[in-house]
Formats: sequence, C-alpha cells, structure tokens
Amino acid sequence: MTATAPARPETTSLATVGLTKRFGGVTAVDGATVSFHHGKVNALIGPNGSGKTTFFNCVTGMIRPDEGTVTYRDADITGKAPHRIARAGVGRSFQLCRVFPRMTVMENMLVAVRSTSLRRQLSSARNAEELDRARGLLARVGIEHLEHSLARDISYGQQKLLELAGVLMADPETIMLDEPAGGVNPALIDRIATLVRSLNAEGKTFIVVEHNMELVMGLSDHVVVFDRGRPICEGTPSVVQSDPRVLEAYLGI
Ligand SMILES: Nc1ncnc2c1ncn2[C@@H]1O[C@H](COP(=O)(O)OP(=O)(O)OP(=O)(O)O)[C@@H](O)[C@H]1O
Repeated sequence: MTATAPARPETTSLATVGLTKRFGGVTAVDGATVSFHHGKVNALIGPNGSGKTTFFNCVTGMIRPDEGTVTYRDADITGKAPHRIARAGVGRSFQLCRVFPRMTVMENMLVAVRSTSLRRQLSSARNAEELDRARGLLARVGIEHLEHSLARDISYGQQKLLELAGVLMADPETIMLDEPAGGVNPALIDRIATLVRSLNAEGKTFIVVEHNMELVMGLSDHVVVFDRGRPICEGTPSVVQSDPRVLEAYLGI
C-alpha cells in the first residue's frame, strides 16, 4: 500500500502581522495579518475601498503603517524605504500605470534601473548589456517594435506592459501587480496572464490585486480576500469562491 505524502507546508513570502493604516477617521488597513506563498501566484481581492492598494503601499514602503509588522522571507522590512524593499527583491507596478510619458519606451526601461542622469545613462559604456536586456524584456512583453516611441503615444495596455517590463529590469524575486488588467483590452489581458504564468514557472512569486475575477481565479494558486481592511477568507480559488463570507462582502449583505 502506498501512503499518501503529507501536503508540503508553503514557504512564506511577504507577510504582515497586525498591519494598520489610518487616514484621519478612516481605517484603511485594520490589523491585517496575512501571508503570501513563495513561488506561487497569490491574489489579493476585495470590494472597492477594502484597503488593497493601501496594503500594497504599506508593504512596499510607499506609506508608513501606523501599527504592525511587514516581513519578506522572514526579514523585517517594516517602514523601510521603497528602494530598500526593492533591493530586498520585491518589485511592484501601480494601479494607475506609472511611465514617463515624454520619454521613449527604451528610456523608460533604462530609468527603471538607474539613478544617474539620462544623458549619462545613454552614453555610458555599460549600456550595451542593459540595452540588450531591455530589448529582450520588451520582446518578452511583445512591445519591442515600440522601442523608439514616446510612452505617451502607445496605448494604455502597452504602457502597462512597459511598466511590467520596467519592473522586470531589476530582476525582482517577487512581483506585486496592482490591477494589471484594469483598463486593458481582452487580448492584452491574455498576454499579461501568459506572462505571469511563464514568469511564475521560472520561479517568480506574484502578489496580484485585481478586480477581474475570471483572471484571478484562472491564474492564482492562493487567494486572500479583504473586506474593511483585513482578510476575511483565504485559500485556493475554489475554496474562496464557495465561501459565503466572500459573497457577503461583495454584495454588502
Ligand atoms: N490617501 C488617502 N487619504 C484618505 N483616505 C484614503 C487614502 N487612501 C485611501 N483612503 C481610503 O482608504 C480606504 C481604502 O482604500 P484603498 O484604495 O486602499 O482600497 P482598495 O481596496 O484598493 O480600493 P479599489 O479596489 O477601489 O482600488 C478607502 O476608504 C479610501 O477612501
């Protein structure tokens, strides 16, 4: 008789304990204790205003939490500056896509990883390697033909792909995406889903905030559901979809 192997415990990626952020009288994140799984596609979902973006901003150092701790791979990163959290291996995209509209697509790729002046960046000898890498990533997201276009002249979906390619320039171990499919046409949503799958197969961990449920449920290994600033349920897509608390949170009943 063959014994069934016990389920292997998940390794923790990013985690919070009692994370809290208040804006005046509004408690946007309310004592949230959450952990995401390393090497997996994790999703953070919840109704509008449930605190997902504020949670992202607290854990990536964009805003300082009032209370609680944030760890990444067991190291305390609470309140650290965004560049230090990025250096620890966590990259992120933004809900309202952040690209420099008057720079070309390639210039956007290069500023994503450098802090010196653009003129120096474009003339420096070490460019060749980074240009190659940037071209490879633009090809990977399918916009290499737009290398010389100004970012403001490409579509919003293409800007989102550019932002993702820029995040990949730093080769982060974990990628946090805030509404990658928001405002994007269905063909590009499919491309983003394919990219997330292939990058995850190569070992990247994802934590994705997204309202497109078809995308979330098709893509994720682990889903955390937020309501009023804290998790109310978590598990596989099928577990979460059949939990009455989730329906209640979304329908407000
Ligand atoms: N800078 C701010 N100042 C004041 N209140 C804020 C601020 N940022 C967020 N809030 C409030 O905090 C709560 C949580 O907002 P947040 O944007 O984090 O939610 P969300 O789940 O990401 O929403 P959505 O799905 O609509 O993007 C909301 O009530 C929002 O109005």
